[in-house]
Amino acid sequence: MTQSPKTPLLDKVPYPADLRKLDDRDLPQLAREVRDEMIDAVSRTGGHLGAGLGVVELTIAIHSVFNTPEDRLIFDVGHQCYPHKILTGRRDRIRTLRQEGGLSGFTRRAESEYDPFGAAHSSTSISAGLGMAVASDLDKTDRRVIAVIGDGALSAGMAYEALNNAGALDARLIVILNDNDMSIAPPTGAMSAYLARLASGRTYMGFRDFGKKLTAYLGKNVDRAITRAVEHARGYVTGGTMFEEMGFYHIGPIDGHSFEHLLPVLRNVRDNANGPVLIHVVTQKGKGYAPAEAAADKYHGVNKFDVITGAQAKVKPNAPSYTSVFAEALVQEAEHDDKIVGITAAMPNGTGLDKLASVFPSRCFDVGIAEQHAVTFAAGLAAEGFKPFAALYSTFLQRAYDQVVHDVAIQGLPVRFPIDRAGFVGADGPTHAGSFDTTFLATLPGFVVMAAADEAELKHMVRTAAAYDAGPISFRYPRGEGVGIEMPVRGEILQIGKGRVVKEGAKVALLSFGTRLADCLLAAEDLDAAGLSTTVADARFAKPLDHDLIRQLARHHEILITVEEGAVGGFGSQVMQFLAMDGLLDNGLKIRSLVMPDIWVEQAKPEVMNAHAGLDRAGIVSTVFKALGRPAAFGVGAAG
Ligand SMILES: Cc1ncc(C[n+]2csc(CCOP(=O)(O)OP(=O)(O)O)c2C)c(N)n1
Ligand SMILES: CC(=O)[C@@H](O)[C@H](O)COP(=O)(O)O
Ligand SMILES: [Mg+2]
Repeated sequence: MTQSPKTPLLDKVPYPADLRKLDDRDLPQLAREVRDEMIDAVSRTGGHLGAGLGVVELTIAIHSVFNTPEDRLIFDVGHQCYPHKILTGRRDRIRTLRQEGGLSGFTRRAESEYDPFGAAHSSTSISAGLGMAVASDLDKTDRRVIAVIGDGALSAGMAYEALNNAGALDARLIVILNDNDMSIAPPTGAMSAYLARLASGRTYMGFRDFGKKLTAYLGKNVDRAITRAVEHARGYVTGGTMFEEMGFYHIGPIDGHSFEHLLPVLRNVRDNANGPVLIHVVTQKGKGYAPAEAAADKYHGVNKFDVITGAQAKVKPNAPSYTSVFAEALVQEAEHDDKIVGITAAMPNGTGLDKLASVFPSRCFDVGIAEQHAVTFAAGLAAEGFKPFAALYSTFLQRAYDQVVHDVAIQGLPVRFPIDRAGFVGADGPTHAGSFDTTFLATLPGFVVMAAADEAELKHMVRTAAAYDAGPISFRYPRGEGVGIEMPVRGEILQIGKGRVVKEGAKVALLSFGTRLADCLLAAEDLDAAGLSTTVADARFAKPLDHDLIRQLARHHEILITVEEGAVGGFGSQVMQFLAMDGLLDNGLKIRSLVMPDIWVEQAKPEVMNAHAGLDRAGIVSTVFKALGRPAAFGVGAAG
């Protein structure tokens, strides 16, 4: 499909209010057109495809039955929200998805009144929805709140905290479980097995007898106490579902692609539910697009692709990805040490631990979307003498911070934290940027905090972490490919707390933590050419800091600049604090700290994609000239 698809019906329904005027019999055609539009758009932008394809009918049915945006619709994770965006006044911008100034790839409050809650990290929808449902009750409105959560997202503890509270509050909350039996990878855990039994064991209710059953339960004139007693008794006889035991009325499973199932159920719930309801819909991830349906990952996340063949644009890497370097190095170390085990939270492919699992299946654990559990599970393994590598994306590690502090750091347990997607991540935007890990780890007593400057350094850090048993240790590395540096056969064990000088100079010192080292070396060329002899050093450690190296740089240079892909409070702050405490600021040393700009932590601002936003060659050079009070015009070719 080279030109935009023909969508005569979709053209007439830019907003849900228009959609609600359609006859039910028009909805299957609308679904076909929404699918075509989404496939065409994502083929041009890349992004998340499979999940959205699986909820086209569900999204249409919800907007058809409920009075959105007055009724609140929350999508969990939000990666499946493209049909929702197409149907809520954003179709004209859908081809700006995940680009600077364009639509977010997830739901976002700042973007639309139809996005009552921002997402991107999973398993938040029921909690947020419950908050809104209680608000609606307190405000005495008859507003409905619908939370759509996937089976993968239901593996996170936060979802149970919310279900537990919702059942107790007897809140008017509608949870729609979108069960496609997929996470990013096939789902793991007992919950997914349970859902599979529910989806297979309980035959799809014919909506007729279901309608009778539902009205009997939900009918306004029926005393809920009696009904609940009856239901409870039925539960003893036929075994209520887990959700019913938690106080929800559990409806389903129903076919999430059938308007004959969806519409009467949603209308009945809309008109009669006065307590928490969970509607279990069964869908297919990638539905309606053969290449996605056939793919193992159901085209969860795709590059730009050819609509006809489904072939994705090959992004030809110049160097191995950091993820693959980590994975291969970990397998190599695991071959030398059978105490090494790997743990992922539903991201086996994204973290590269699928490689460890293929070689050592009994030593690799996918715990589901459960980062908090992953960290404390690793702590338990470490307590018994194993060497757990809990591989988590920086942004998702945020969810497990108390487990890092309370279960790992305070106990000094030697858990290893490979932190992938550290720093800028590009199109996923601020919700996925690895901004804070250095800040929240380098403040912890006893933690060793490293950052790889390139892929060779990453290999050294895997070896170093494997050998380090004195306490917790982390090493961060970015999304994407390395710099193509020559690789050692095996990593070396680094001396803990020691950095390295990579280039000697005399006036300006650039102290890099992580992969900005390459840009520091390029900036040094420009600065040398401008007569500003520049030293470049790789800190390697944010904790423990290399005090000797910092003293040497502070005493023998006029300017010291720290550079990192992280937020304020990280490496640069650690260095500043040391300089101040050591009295090294007294001799007029000019200090600058280059960090990720706040844009990455303020969801309200348009997302700046794929930019290093001042942490590049040009940004470093201009920072030096500003510090010297020299106008940039004197700057040499500071092109990136
Ligand atoms: C806290 C957190 N951990 C991991 C992820 C990465 N992630 C995004 S979508 C996804 C799978 C979600 O599965 P499910 O909820 O079933 O949705 P589906 O893609 O099947 O529609 C994961 C693990 C995330 N967004 N948030
Ligand atoms: C929606 C979600 O959270 C994941 O799909 C994430 O977008 C994956 O990120 P990477 O593409 O960096 O693996
Ligand atoms: Mg799923």
